[in-house]
Amino acid sequence: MITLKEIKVIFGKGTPLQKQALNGVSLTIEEGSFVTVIGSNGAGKSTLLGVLAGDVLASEGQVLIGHADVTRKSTAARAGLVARVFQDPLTGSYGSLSIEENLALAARRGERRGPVSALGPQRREHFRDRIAELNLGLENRMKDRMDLLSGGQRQAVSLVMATLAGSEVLLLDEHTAALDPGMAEFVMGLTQKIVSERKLTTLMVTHSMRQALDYGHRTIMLHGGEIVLDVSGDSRKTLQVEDLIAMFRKMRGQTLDDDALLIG
Ligand SMILES: Nc1ncnc2c1ncn2[C@@H]1O[C@H](COP(=O)(O)OP(=O)(O)OP(=O)(O)O)[C@@H](O)[C@H]1O
Repeated sequence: MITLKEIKVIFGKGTPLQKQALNGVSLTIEEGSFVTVIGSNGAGKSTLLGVLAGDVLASEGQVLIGHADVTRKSTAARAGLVARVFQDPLTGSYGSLSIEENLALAARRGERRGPVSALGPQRREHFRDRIAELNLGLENRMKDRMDLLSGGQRQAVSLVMATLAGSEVLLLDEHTAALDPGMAEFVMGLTQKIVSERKLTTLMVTHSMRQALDYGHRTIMLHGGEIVLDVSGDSRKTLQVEDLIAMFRKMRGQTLDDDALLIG
């Protein structure tokens, strides 16, 4: 379970560039729940994920993961609890290392750094089996460098990497935005499978209203650093993409010129 209590984040405090990115966000997310997060540019979505991952420390408020108060804990100290997949397929894995080496590093997330144990046949086979489940044929390319993979293949491997250390929380930061529609759909299907099989508590930021409604159990909309919509259950089932777009319009007080992007 994730609990955010009255989270405020102020960047550049006391400077002319001071910006309040989150303005008293309170949120409880049940264990195993999959929440989609939408909001216009600058609404605070990435900051919210940052507060959970630890790369943004809250100026005020409290962050709990399970029963652990992680409010002041660094990203490294939370690494065993929280896994993250980024929009850019090049972020989050090492291009110059092989698929296998990347998986070995991901499996050690959250452990105290010590001597790296050799990749024995058993671990190799375990990693190979996990990659074979993707059905992309990558199990025959375990020694290929990550930077030889396509963006979609790399995001698929990143999702497997995110599950190897047994983290309870998965943060997806527009992880399909840079992919072509076919690959985006594939990666979303994979996301759904991994999240439900492993019962991960998941937050997915997306600019696609379609994705926001089609996946997960609950949708929240941020605007100006505040939660302005929080829907789940039957009221979410009846919600249409057009309804969300109308809410965006209302929030922004202007006509959207990128409806196609939002619907996609
Ligand atoms: N490190 C930072 N220093 C200063 N201001 C920041 C920093 N990070 C974010 N901001 C500001 O905080 C606000 C919220 O940013 P955030 O990246 O969380 O928005 P977002 O909803 O993820 O937007 P987008 O959809 O454009 O990615 C924005 O005004 C942004 O410019």
